[in-house]
Amino acid sequence: MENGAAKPVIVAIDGPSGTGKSSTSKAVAAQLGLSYLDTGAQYRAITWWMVTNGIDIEDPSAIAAVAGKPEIVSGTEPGNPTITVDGTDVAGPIRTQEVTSKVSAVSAVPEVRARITELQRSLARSAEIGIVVEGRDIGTTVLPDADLKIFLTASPEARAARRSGELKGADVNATREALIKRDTADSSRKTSPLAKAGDAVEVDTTELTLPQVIECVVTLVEEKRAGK
Ligand SMILES: Nc1ncnc2c1ncn2[C@@H]1O[C@H](COP(=O)(O)OP(=O)(O)O)[C@@H](O)[C@H]1O
Ligand SMILES: Nc1ccn([C@@H]2O[C@H](COP(=O)(O)OP(=O)(O)O)[C@@H](O)[C@H]2O)c(=O)n1
Repeated sequence: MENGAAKPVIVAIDGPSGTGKSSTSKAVAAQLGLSYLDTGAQYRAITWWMVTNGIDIEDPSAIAAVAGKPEIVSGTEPGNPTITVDGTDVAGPIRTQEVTSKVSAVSAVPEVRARITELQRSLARSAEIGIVVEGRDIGTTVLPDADLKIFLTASPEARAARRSGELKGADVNATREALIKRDTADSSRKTSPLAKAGDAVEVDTTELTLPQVIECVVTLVEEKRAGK
């Protein structure tokens, strides 16, 4: 880099649902002045568009045929991450039970992944100071040259308890089953499954508080930046 400007730092955070990826990534990015990208929100947004437009979710070729149609735009400010589809704010609608139950099928379609991966790489390239990108395949496929890769894990019980707490009184057992079903689908798909990159640092968050996880990741990023 010219004029002594630091090279942008790219951080990839992957892991199953409820391990703390979004909360940790947002806080780390805010603390270090980096951009933030929630790639799950992008897959949810394209799923919302498919559902809204009556595309048969059971038919991968129908999904593939229209994968290039919706224009998905992500705002990467950690204090205010936004997501629009064809100019419509979909931050609320992408979190419904219907979208959550269909997103794994849509995101398994290679044409969908190719489209969204391209968007993700372009956003990462344009981050001036750096970016924290969270998802399932960031360290393995989207940004294999990331400066730091973290893989968050937690027991299914801890993850279900966290998620059902968010869903205001949702049954913990039903939430646990739904999480396991989605993780199994995400881990077993052919194209770019949920997986830990060989060079990722694994952090088990089961017994850690959120501030402890944030501190751990901030320290790892700072060590990387210091060239340790
Ligand atoms: N270490 C932790 N301990 C307790 N609760 C946590 C922890 N990490 C995250 N949470 C809570 O669990 C829920 C899911 O976290 P989130 O960051 O959305 O996970 P993910 O993005 O991996 O699905 C949120 O309500 C969050 O506040
Ligand atoms: N990089 C990514 C991120 C999400 N996804 C898909 O998008 C879904 C929703 O991701 P999310 O991060 O919003 O899920 P939560 O764990 O926050 O519920 C996942 O279950 C995957 O099917 C993916 O395939 N690849």
